[in-house]
Amino acid sequence: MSIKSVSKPVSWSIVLGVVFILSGFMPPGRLFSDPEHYLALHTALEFFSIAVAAMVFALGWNLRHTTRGGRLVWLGAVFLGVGLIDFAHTLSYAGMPVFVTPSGADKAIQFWLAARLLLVVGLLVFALLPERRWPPACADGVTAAALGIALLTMWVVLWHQDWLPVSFIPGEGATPFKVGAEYVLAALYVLAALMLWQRALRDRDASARWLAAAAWVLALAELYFTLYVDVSDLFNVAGHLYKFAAYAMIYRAVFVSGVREPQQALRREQALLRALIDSVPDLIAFKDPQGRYLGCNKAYAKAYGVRECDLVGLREETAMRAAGNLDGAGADGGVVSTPEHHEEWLETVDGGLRLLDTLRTPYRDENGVTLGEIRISRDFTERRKMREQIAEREQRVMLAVESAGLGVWDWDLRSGRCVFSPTWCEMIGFRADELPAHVSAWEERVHPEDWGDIRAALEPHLGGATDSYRVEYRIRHQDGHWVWVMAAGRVLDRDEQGAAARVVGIHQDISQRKTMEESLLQLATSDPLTGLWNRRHFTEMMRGELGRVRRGQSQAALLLLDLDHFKRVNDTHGHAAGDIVLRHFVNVVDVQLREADVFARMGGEEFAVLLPCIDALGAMRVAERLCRVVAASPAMVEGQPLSFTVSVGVAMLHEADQAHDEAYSRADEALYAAKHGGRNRAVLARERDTAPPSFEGGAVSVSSG
Ligand SMILES: Nc1nc2c(ncn2[C@@H]2O[C@H](COP(=O)(O)OP(=O)(O)OP(=O)(O)O)[C@@H](O)[C@H]2O)c(=O)[nH]1
Repeated sequence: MSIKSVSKPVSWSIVLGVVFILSGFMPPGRLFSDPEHYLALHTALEFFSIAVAAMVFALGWNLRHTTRGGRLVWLGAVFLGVGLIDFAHTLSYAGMPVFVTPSGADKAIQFWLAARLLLVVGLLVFALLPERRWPPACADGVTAAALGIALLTMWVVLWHQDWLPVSFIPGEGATPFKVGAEYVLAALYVLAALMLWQRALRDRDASARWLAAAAWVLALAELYFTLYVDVSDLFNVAGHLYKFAAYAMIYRAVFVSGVREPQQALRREQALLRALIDSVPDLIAFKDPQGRYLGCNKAYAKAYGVRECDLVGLREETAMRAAGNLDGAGADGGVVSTPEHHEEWLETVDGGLRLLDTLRTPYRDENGVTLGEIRISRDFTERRKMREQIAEREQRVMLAVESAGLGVWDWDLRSGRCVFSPTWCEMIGFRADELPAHVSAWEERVHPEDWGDIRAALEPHLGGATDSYRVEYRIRHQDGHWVWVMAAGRVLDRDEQGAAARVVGIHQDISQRKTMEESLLQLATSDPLTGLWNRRHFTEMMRGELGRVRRGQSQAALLLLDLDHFKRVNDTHGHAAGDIVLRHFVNVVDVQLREADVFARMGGEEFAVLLPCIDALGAMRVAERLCRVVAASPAMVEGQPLSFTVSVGVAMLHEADQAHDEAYSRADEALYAAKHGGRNRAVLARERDTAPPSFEGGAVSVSSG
């Protein structure tokens, strides 16, 4: 609402108020020598208000179906009644011909007061009415009531004037009843003006401001009518002129603010809409319910090589035929009842072929009546081309991946759907159609021990902490064996919250590599002759055990075993026999050890055993038992039993040991003592400043070292 529209009704109200005050100082002189000379002006002024009243009624009646209709119907009905009574007032004015009964001031005043009362009550109610549409019966009822009031007023004034108090006595002027009534009316108009003004402020409604100003001016008019002595004197004329001014304001309120301004707003909106649809690259056309063009945008006209004005009013086929564009012509049907989508080819005027994605959708009024159809076509030729190129590229990549022996998986995390490529399925012994396209097909085949590794790689990646996912694990083949695979993948889509929605990756069978790695590990950690752990691996195990001992978590012992006079075996029976004895020795000792014990060949005929969770006494018992069992278990060489013995050096791992070789040295010393003590015995390494006890044939002996 502009300042201008706010200030105009206010300015006019002030100007007319000031003029009213100033005119109060003027004597009530006569303007016309003969009252009949005033008739023409009076009739003209009254006819103006009657014409305005008729227009307000016509407007309200025609807009009764709109959302603002209720209030407008009310205003129209009120003005219908007021206009009819004012018409009777005009015909009854002093000097007018007989209108049923002779005309005269009293009769005219009765009509006047009735019309003014009806109008002010109508404006007061109008200021309070909510803005909503009325049911048709309500609109009809209010209009009929207003008509009834007007006719009733005429009936009373024309046929029963004697029922009414006298309002004017010629020569004396207005009666106290008339003056009092005018004061009451003036007060009511002031109240109406205030209420309308308040409503105008609340609704930011320019037309209500003009109505408020009109009510104010009508109040002033009523005050003029308290002052006149003669029906054609200055105050009477001024009162009528003020009424004229008030009706001009009503005209302004209802027609200029209520009709012209909304129309201007509508035109602005239309222009905006037009600019909008012309600026979009989509092809837009709209049709009436019979399928005839109502218009189209520039893109549509350009694509079909037509002008919008040539299309309007024509059906599609007729319009395109007329424009010589037969290819663009669709079937001449009506409009669609529900939105429809389809793809269509369009041969453009420059001979190019475009692929259109067309949406036809009906548009309806607020009552759901179809007003026509909007047709929006989007050119997606480029997008389709790009999609095809991407699909082709994807196919090529897939081919390359598959021919490299890599399986592909594509997992939708929201639905659990997981598509496995044929190679993926073949890797675990299935045909592509034998596995369900669901992630459970993968989950239920994963080795239970490998879930930890999979989660450790997958979860950070799904959470966005890593760029990709890569893990090696075992998966069960259809025939039951485990296949080692390397899986690598990456999140392709995330949802609005950033949660992974789709992950795609490859699967590679790495069983061969794993087997090779295992055998390499075997080679690196074991002794080829006996299959025992070798020195390097044993040293690693020693280090680990020493760590536990130093942390006070366990006690452990180291046994160093050396076959006695083994050189003689070799020299007497040959190297191969020596090997047989060595392997036999390993078998004999191995069965005597616990699963947690680590048995290794340190080189030549020297072996070592690491005994975790054991004290010195326990370790000596084991060592002594080994001596006894070995001595009692001859090897079979060339069909002959060959007895041999072993000497054992025993050392405990100490918390104070800085390195594993400290225990090793102590055990070696004890072994040396066992050899020097006569062999086939176990000797416990001497603790600091303590002579080590020695066992022989189950008896403890003291080593010489
Ligand atoms: N057959 C065979 N002999 C081996 C192997 N490794 C070492 N030897 C032999 O083991 C013998 C070790 O001899 P020595 O170190 O003199 O000790 P010993 O004869 O056992 O005497 P004591 O240890 O003092 O009881 C040597 O003859 C080595 O050749 C092997 O892998 N196979």
